[in-house]
Amino acid sequence: MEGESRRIEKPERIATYFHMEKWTLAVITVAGIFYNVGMTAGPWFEGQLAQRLCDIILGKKVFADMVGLALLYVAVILVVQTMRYMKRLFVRRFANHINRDMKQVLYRSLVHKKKEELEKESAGAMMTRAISDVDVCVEGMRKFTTEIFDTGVVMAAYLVMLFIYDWRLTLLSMCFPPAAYFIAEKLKKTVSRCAAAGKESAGRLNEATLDRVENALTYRVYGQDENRNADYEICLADYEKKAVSANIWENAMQPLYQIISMMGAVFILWFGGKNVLGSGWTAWDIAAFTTFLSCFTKLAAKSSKAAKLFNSVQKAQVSWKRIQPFMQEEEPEQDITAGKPASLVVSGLSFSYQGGPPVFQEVSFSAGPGEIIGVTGPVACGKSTLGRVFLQESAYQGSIRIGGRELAGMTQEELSGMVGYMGHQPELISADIEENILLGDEGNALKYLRAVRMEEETAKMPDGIHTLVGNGGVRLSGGQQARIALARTLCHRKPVMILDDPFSAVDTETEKEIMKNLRELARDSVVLLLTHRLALFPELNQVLWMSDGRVTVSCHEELMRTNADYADLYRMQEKGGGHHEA
Ligand SMILES: Nc1ncnc2c1ncn2[C@@H]1O[C@H](COP(=O)(O)OP(=O)(O)OP(=O)(O)O)[C@@H](O)[C@H]1O
Repeated sequence: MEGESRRIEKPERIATYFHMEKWTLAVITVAGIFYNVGMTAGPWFEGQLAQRLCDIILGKKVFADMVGLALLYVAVILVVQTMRYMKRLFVRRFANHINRDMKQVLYRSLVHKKKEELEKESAGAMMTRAISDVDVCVEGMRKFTTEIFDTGVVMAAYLVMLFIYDWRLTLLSMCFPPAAYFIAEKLKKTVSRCAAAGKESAGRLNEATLDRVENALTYRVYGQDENRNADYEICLADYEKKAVSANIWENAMQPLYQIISMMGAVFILWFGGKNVLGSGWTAWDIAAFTTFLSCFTKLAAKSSKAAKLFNSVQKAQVSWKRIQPFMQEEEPEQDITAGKPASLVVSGLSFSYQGGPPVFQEVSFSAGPGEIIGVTGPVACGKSTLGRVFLQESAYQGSIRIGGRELAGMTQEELSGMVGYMGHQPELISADIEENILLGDEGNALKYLRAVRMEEETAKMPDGIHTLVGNGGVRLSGGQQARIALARTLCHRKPVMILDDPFSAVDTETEKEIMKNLRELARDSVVLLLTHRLALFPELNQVLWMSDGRVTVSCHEELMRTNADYADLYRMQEKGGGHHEA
């Protein structure tokens, strides 16, 4: 089915893609052979028409004979061109399917890469390169498939015809196209080197453009505009130079190959003329001469195309080599909708970043579905780290069990069915509000917008829920972005939900209302609320106070009595009516 995502066995082999399109290739083969063998009809008819014209001038034939022949010529050409249309249609279809399949494999492989890996390899440049590499690679495959027939089969047919007319003259005149091949072959390395350099430079320019757009405000505020512009100009100049050079090598050589290939025509005029005059190797009439010359020019033109084909196949190989490491199918994602409500048991949990001191040690607590646990403490006490431990980005010591199963033993798919996460960054996708909430699932996005108190604001937007948020949510305020991210987390509920500072950009009143809705929507989940804002802590089931690597597990009332830092912080916020950090 068009647009359907299919899993591919051995996606790292180019032959796989040809094999998957075998039926399309079968149609291309039949249409290609008919079309290209049929192409020899052109020169033959041209020769016959020239001969007939001669005969009419000499009075041997009448005009009606010419009309009959011309009509037959038109009919044959019509059939041949229909075959051509069929072949082109199916070649395009073949290329579209492969392009879609390759990009899907690439996408599936890249989304499974760890965030740090993508950052290390510079995600922007890598994605740009990989996607344009797929395009180049498929274009090479398309040209290869087309030219096998349009060049290979047709050249063989023309060659057979030339040999039938005069094999000696054929050998003589056909010395030149191989010379064109030879030159093209010699230049292959230069063409691919320039193409690779052009692509690398395009990647760098893309990265610089992205950086310029994303950090424009920072550069302006810190007076770095001039510096950045100068750096950008360097990237631009480099790209211009390399793109021009890649283009010249790729396109400017074509006429040269053509001239070299055509040089055999001089021999045909001389020795072919002798054949017509009766003093050559074979006896020819006007029709034979015209057919031979026409066949030769077509063959020479085709052979220079074959030289170009080498270049595009070469370019495709360079691109394929680059994307091949990414062409791996990940294990199919199981359809894990939110797991069943489950209890959370954390015991003796400790964590330290590589080579660093422990961020927290020996944390133990447990909670059942419907419980909301507040996690707070002084600045940089490790709240976000505790939340991210649930994403298993790095190994932890101790135990985290959800529904009796240890988190560390879960596959990535099982983990995403068990833990929902809303981080500091809203990470909105470049789509509309509804898509950002549903992420391709069915559902009523409005319900969640209402839950995060954004329904009215959305209704006032130009396209309502279908308003595009722009790349990374740039068309929305920070608070709106955060609430959409929260709506998305609530829409995709999981047995354990980690919410890192979800109310940072809303006022206390709105916070209260969202909290009420959160309680209702997440009644089957254990929610970890990581925040500096303590206004709602009295109504939470438990509170974790993190300070200096130690974690106190308690509740609001108890902490108010026993922990002076917590009590001071809470009272200060209560007095201020807002939030103050410790
Ligand atoms: N990727 C990392 N690698 C090494 N150390 C890190 C990393 N991320 C955070 N830290 C350190 O871990 C400690 C806890 O940071 P974390 O962000 O978890 O605190 P937080 O309480 O969420 O901060 P905030 O008060 O700003 O919300 C800090 O000392 C921080 O420097």
